Amino acid sequence: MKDDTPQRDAIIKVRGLRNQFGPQVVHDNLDLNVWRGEVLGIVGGSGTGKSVLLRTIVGLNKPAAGTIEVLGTNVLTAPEEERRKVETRWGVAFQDGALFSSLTVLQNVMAPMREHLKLSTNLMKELGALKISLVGLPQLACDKLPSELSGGMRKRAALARALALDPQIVFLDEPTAGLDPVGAAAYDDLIGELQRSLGITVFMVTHDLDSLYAICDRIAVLAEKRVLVEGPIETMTDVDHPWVQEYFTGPRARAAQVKGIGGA
Ligand SMILES: Nc1ncnc2c1ncn2[C@@H]1O[C@H](COP(=O)(O)OP(=O)(O)OP(=O)(O)O)[C@@H](O)[C@H]1O
Repeated sequence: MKDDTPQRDAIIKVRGLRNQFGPQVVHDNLDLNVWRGEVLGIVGGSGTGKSVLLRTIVGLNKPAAGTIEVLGTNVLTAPEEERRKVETRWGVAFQDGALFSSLTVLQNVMAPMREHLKLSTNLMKELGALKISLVGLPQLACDKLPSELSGGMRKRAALARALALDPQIVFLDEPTAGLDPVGAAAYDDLIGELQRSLGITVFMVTHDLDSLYAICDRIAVLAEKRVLVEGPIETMTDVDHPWVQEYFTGPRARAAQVKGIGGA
């Protein structure tokens, strides 16, 4: 892929990525740029490898080929210490929250701090409580176990944990899946607000057209084992590809567009 906007700072650069599980090739020669400070929405049909892409960038899946640079570090070849350092500069919130079930919300948020920072427990508690209020959870949520929270609260708790180390990049896998429309819109507002106030870059896998219209600066479409196209959402209707056409010009897209314009 040609970088047609070289003046922008790519906080994540993926080149020639190949992911394969046995005979199944999921990604082949996939390229992607994520610009610093943007909210990038990753979309594509079911099974096109959106989650695998996220998992590969954060090191949970080892690709068959390719390079991945995050904040200037080649995360696939960097020495352990350098890799760990760059890992502290991103946070991940998985679809189901993936919180430690036997730890309270506050303990969950403190877990990355315990692993990477040398701070007193009291300070970590204070910082943890701050992150918990930052994502709009009440302080009484601090002492609850994940099983004692609603689905929407669990997603916010997972986001608080993702923000634990003041990351520059947040990866979100299907953040609004399973939320009712009001909860999903509130979550979108929160992400937009955090992105604006903290200047973080957001890499978001989603099926949620409302989220795409409400908060994404750009969209990357996965199809045919690669990033078929990337660009602002308004440009998607011009893409001559059956899935992209159906997705971005269907009735749900039209409804989401109207809402997005109304909410902007
Ligand atoms: N660890 C694994 N072992 C084998 N196959 C895998 C593994 N992880 C993912 N796959 C396969 O890779 C393909 C892409 O999976 P992925 O979860 O990334 O899709 P997706 O685009 O996120 O789909 P959806 O929108 O349905 O969540 C699927 O066919 C899946 O079965």
